[in-house]
Amino acid sequence: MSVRVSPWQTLVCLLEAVGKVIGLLQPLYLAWFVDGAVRSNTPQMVLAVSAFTASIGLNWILQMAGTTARVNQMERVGFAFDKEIARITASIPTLDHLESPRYLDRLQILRDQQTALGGAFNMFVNTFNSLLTVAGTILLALTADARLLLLVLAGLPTLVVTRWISRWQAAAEKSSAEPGRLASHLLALGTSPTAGAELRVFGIRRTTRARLADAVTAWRQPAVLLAIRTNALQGACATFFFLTAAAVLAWMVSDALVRAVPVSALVLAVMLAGRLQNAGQSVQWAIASFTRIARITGQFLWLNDYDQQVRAAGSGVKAPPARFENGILLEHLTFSYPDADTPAVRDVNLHLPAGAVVALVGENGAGKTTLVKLLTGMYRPTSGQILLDDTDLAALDIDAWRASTAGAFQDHAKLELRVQETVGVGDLPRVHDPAAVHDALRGAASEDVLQVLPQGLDTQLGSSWTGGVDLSGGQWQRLAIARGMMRSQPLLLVLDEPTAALDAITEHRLFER
Ligand SMILES: Nc1ncnc2c1ncn2[C@@H]1O[C@H](COP(=O)(O)OP(=O)(O)OP(=O)(O)O)[C@@H](O)[C@H]1O
Repeated sequence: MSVRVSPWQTLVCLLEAVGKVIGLLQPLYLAWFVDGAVRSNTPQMVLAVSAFTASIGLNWILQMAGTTARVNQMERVGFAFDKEIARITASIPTLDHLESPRYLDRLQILRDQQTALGGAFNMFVNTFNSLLTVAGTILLALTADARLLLLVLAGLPTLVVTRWISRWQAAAEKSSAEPGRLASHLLALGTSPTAGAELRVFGIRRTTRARLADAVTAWRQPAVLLAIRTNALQGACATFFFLTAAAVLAWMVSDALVRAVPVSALVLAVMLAGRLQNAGQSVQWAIASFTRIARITGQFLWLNDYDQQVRAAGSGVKAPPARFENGILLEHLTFSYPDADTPAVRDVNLHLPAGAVVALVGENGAGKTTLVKLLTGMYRPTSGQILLDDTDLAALDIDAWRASTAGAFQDHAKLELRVQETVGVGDLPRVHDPAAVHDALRGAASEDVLQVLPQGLDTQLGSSWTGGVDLSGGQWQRLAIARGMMRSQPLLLVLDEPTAALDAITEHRLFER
């Protein structure tokens, strides 16, 4: 993704690694300097100081260029991933995934970690730099004094615990997902004016607040516990390393006192001991980063795969008929919601004749809305089929089929736009055509809604916007019905409880039309 976003910037990021390699040699220059001082070799001292100073300068320039490019790249890559996730989530052609807790939990994890995807390239460059530094430091240490190998070994427990920490991290992300969603839901509930009335009338504000607090605690607690356990373990590893380093250096100092080890080697060893500790932390950090990147990238790829699977499952390419000859036939149609024990629609056989108006009557929960969603391709049948004339709905290009349908839905959207657009989006090519919107309002027996709107079709809807007005539940529903009337000749027009919020006179007028 980084290369796709900006190949040049990606290349500049790698300059930092070159700077790291140059910086690696600094302890060596210092040891040369000390060696020159001990042997009163002025040219060697001057050369060592010059090399040291040049390496600091070069290292600084390369690191500055690399870091600046990396920070820019992090934002751009993060933004590219955000866009991609939004595109995939919004373009999955069916709706059933939005009702599956498993899907929603995974999406929550992805959202919680979304910024890390942008940082993935940053982590990758850091990891590369760290590993380079570690390899160089170990090489230098081994050539300086074999006893420094003990310090390398003392860093190994740090690597072992990193695997445990990564496993705990994955578990923490998983257990935070559902409480995280609950916290978002309760927060939205507590801050929406619609729910606000009920919270106040029923006196459940305090209870809701307490539940929100509980949900936030359950959401954040795994991360806090993880931080405590991680810090404790890392602290223990750092202490072990420190004690080993102290013992090795004491051993070398005692050798230096009897001149068994040159002072320059001791200086080099002291510097490398510090660097080895950083190296241990860097490797730990690199492993943790890689595991995290792999986990988050796995979630992203899962979302991508999910989208592909849904598309492949209903990847019909046929165009819908220009007009129906026979109509729509439901054959042994059964549908179960994700994770539901019993089907919402079971073995339905029904003929909807071409040109007919069919009213479906049934008690609450009978499956009417589910049937509407199946007919518009929002869900795919669990078994059975929907035949449009003789063509299975699954074989049709779903977008083309939806473009041939129209409807007003029971849970209609309150689109807070200008009235022209709120209704006009029912037929996108004519969204800015006032005559088409007036026709649709007439078809829905809803022209009189305009009379209460100060700027007619130009009125902004939604009281939370400057100059916006709010509507009654019935008025919102009438605009939703008008939206459903925008397409002049749909193959299928579904009206799901279109008059639920309408007064008796308006309901009568609508059915008359
Ligand atoms: N998202 C969902 N997840 C699981 N079950 C659902 C979901 N939506 C509806 N159901 C169940 O499916 C069944 C049919 O619901 P549906 O909304 O289709 O009924 P309906 O006939 O439209 O009811 P109503 O007249 O009350 O609007 C009900 O038992 C309901 O509990």
